[in-house]
Amino acid sequence: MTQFAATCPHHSLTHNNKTIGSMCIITTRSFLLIKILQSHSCALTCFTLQLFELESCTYTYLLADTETKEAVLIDPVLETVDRDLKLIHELGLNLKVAVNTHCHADHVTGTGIMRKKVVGLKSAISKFSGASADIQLSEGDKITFGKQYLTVRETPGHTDGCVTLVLADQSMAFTGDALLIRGCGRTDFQQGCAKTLYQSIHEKIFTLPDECLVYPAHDYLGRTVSTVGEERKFNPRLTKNLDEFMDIMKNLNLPKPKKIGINIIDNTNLYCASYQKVIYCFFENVKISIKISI
Ligand SMILES: N[C@@H](CCC(=O)N[C@@H](CSS)C(=O)NCC(=O)O)C(=O)O
Repeated sequence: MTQFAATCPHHSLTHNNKTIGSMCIITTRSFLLIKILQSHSCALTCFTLQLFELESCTYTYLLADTETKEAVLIDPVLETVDRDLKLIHELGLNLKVAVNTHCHADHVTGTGIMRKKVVGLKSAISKFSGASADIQLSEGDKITFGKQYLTVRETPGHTDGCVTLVLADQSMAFTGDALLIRGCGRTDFQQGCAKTLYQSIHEKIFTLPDECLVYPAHDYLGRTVSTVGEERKFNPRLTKNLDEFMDIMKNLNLPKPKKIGINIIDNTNLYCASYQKVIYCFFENVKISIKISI
């Protein structure tokens, strides 16, 4: 356990000098996770794993209650369903809910196929998404796994059905495509509305504690996590007033979301995605960036 605690950067989350959670992101090997789950001396009540999908640069999050082993998966992607289910099996978890923060063009959700493969698994999405699921989510709903839960905050603007999922103790927020690290979801197609997005982020995300960790659905530059405080201070779009924000969003001129050109997967367990001239590698969940010429 000492070894684990030493590798866990968010083990003691405090807010106003009070410990606000025993959650942490584990950036270590899964055999260690299995050991943790099997250990009764483990002080953690819950853990979160951040998983990456190469082509669409999508993050999937696995959250589990260490005591009951009930788990929730956020934003599973079609291409990585088998990877995710294998991990869940290895960790001995009981996957209760697969939840989508939104439904959009860039990646295909894996929840439909997962429901067919996992007995009792329920899919969930906002009732404003236009998509069907076992659970239609609205503001304030709770997604429970063991003794833990996520609360739904509706954060439309990128799409009508975008939600942010906030852990019970407000130590983590899974912001989907509403708030990205130093950015935000584009608003130029599929129900996008810059004004709505601006209000959503300011009213529903920036009102969380500064220390609250921000975990987005995508990142294209290898960044993995931010905080509400950081984004409030440094987000180049959201620190502007509404008019300036709307102007920025109108002039983003982003290319259509594209799949990444080169994927490298070799037999040393390197999971790599290339973007422009930098390759971001995840070796057993440790992120490495390598500059390349292509
Ligand atoms: N820079 C990316 C752009 C991909 C993209 O459009 N991503 C979406 C989320 S998936 S629809 C988005 O909202 N991006 C906002 C942004 O500021 O990037 C690429 O070229 O692949």
